[in-house]
Amino acid sequence: MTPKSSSESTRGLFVSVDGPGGAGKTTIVRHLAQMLVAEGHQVHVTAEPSNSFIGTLAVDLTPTVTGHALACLYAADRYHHVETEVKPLLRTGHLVISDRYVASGLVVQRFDNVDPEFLWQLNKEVERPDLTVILDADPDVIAERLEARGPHNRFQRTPGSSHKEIQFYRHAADKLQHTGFLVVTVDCSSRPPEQSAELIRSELPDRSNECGGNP
Ligand SMILES: Nc1ncnc2c1ncn2[C@@H]1O[C@H](COP(=O)(O)OP(=O)(O)O)[C@@H](O)[C@H]1O
Ligand SMILES: Cc1cn([C@H]2C[C@H](O)[C@@H](COP(=O)(O)OP(=O)(O)O)O2)c(=O)[nH]c1=O
Repeated sequence: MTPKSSSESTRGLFVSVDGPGGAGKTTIVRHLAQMLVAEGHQVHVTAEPSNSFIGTLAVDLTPTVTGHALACLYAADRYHHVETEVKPLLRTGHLVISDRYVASGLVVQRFDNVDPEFLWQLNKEVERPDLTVILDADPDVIAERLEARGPHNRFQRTPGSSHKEIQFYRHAADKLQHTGFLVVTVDCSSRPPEQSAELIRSELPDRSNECGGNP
């Protein structure tokens, strides 16, 4: 596929990576971005919660606010993140990779017993990524990794959280797939992070060749 000239209208590519705490999202996103930059693509790595005022507020309130209120806050951050950061970069032809996105919104607040259907209704209008990556793994492997790295939030301190979280992500992956998202599940129990990144690279829609690349 030939790259578009800069005068043509461009629309980049949006990839999200979600999965249980300690699965390797941040590590794999870093490898994926390095690989794509080396190929000559214009890559922008972002994350949720975003570093906007809403994202910072969500993080600050996570220890003390629960349930529906927190779900709304994370969803508000998501819609704002898309409008102010993701979409403008897609319009300039970037390949945008988000470390956590809608699947996290369908999963994490379930630890506060929020109904999955409520979470879906809250999140269903968000921009659909061109590829939604869900990291999956053996729960015991993830629990060990999480313990070695240390929990990042109160949800990860719940006993058996990795086992529950993996089930919630599998459910979220099915929901997203059934509603038309392009979902790829990557088992990262024994695969090194570089190989997980290569696998994701191989699943990117062909349009990735247009993100400033030199194929
Ligand atoms: N196969 C693997 N894939 C991804 N990360 C791994 C793997 N094996 C060990 N790790 C380690 O697991 C830890 C958690 O990774 P991190 O990227 O912080 O996870 P997350 O962002 O999903 O919470 C890191 O120390 C990382 O080096
Ligand atoms: C995107 C999102 C994040 N969160 C929370 C989970 C974490 O506390 C935090 C993200 O922290 P982060 O440091 O990314 O966790 P990890 O490295 O384990 O992936 O935001 C939600 O509760 N709901 C959401 O929708």
